[in-house]
Amino acid sequence: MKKAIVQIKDLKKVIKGKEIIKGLTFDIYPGEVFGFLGPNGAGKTTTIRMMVGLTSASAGDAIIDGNSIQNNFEKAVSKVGAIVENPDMYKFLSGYQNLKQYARMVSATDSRIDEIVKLVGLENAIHNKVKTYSLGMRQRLGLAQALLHHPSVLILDEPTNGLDPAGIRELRDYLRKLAREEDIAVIVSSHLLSEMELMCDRIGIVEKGKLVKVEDMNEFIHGDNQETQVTFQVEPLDLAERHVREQFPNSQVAIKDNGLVLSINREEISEVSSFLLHNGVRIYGIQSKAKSLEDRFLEVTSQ
Ligand SMILES: Nc1ncnc2c1ncn2[C@@H]1O[C@H](COP(=O)(O)OP(=O)(O)OP(=O)(O)O)[C@@H](O)[C@H]1O
Repeated sequence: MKKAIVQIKDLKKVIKGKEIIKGLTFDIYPGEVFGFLGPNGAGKTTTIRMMVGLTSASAGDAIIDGNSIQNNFEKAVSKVGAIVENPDMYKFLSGYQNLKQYARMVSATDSRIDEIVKLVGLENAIHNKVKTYSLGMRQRLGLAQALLHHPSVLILDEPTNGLDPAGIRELRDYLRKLAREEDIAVIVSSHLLSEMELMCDRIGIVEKGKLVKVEDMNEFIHGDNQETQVTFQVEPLDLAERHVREQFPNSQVAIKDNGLVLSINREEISEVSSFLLHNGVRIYGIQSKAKSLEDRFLEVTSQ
């Protein structure tokens, strides 16, 4: 196992006497895309703002590449590249001129600019004015800016906001490539769970300032529990529902789009079917659907 590049240790934030972040502890590793999820108001933005130095931590610590944000703040934050609020760009300058300005502040060389421009795929447009860029291209220019100083950790708050499906897909591919090729830890927070499912290797779920889960994405969604959602198209529906609730009191049962929906194991599909047939219910169709990140997210948070 690689050594953690970010160690969050019992991190807390109190705002106006109220504890907003109630002691988070988790690690993030180089080369992974880590999704930070949670319902509205859970504390994602506040946690990210502490990690990038936009607000101070009330207690606990975040160790970034060996440096504590409490004791060695400047050094810790110098290892972070972030797009938290919309990055400011000069629209009447070219993408290259914008990067050049920023490179001066972080002492990045021209060859680093060229390297990053290539990495984010802006070679053909880099000398055009930013005002001619699409939102997706601006997002990539923001990424390039955040990467100029060789950060070990890249943090993006809601990076897919405002992008169309093609733009979202493109960004997803770049972030995965970055994690893989530059061995950067990429931390993203987003409300779009279907996107996060495709983008992230691991996730941390926060709710009311506390950590609910930190887990490998696949394990979180599929885990040991191989239950799937199975929809039975049956008649009569009310009779089927009554029988199933009595016979399988521990299973989740719902009626959706005129079908009987059960959360059961693969093996139980034939058991339920034969039970229904023996109780005078006719079956017209059976569909099973693997759980999604959204299904699991709603199960573990109290939404
Ligand atoms: N400056 C502040 N003063 C008072 N309360 C604040 C302040 N900043 C954040 N909060 C509160 O802290 C909680 C967490 O907010 P935060 O923005 O971190 O949540 P979030 O998970 O990012 O939510 P969202 O998904 O809606 O962006 C919320 O209840 C919010 O009202």
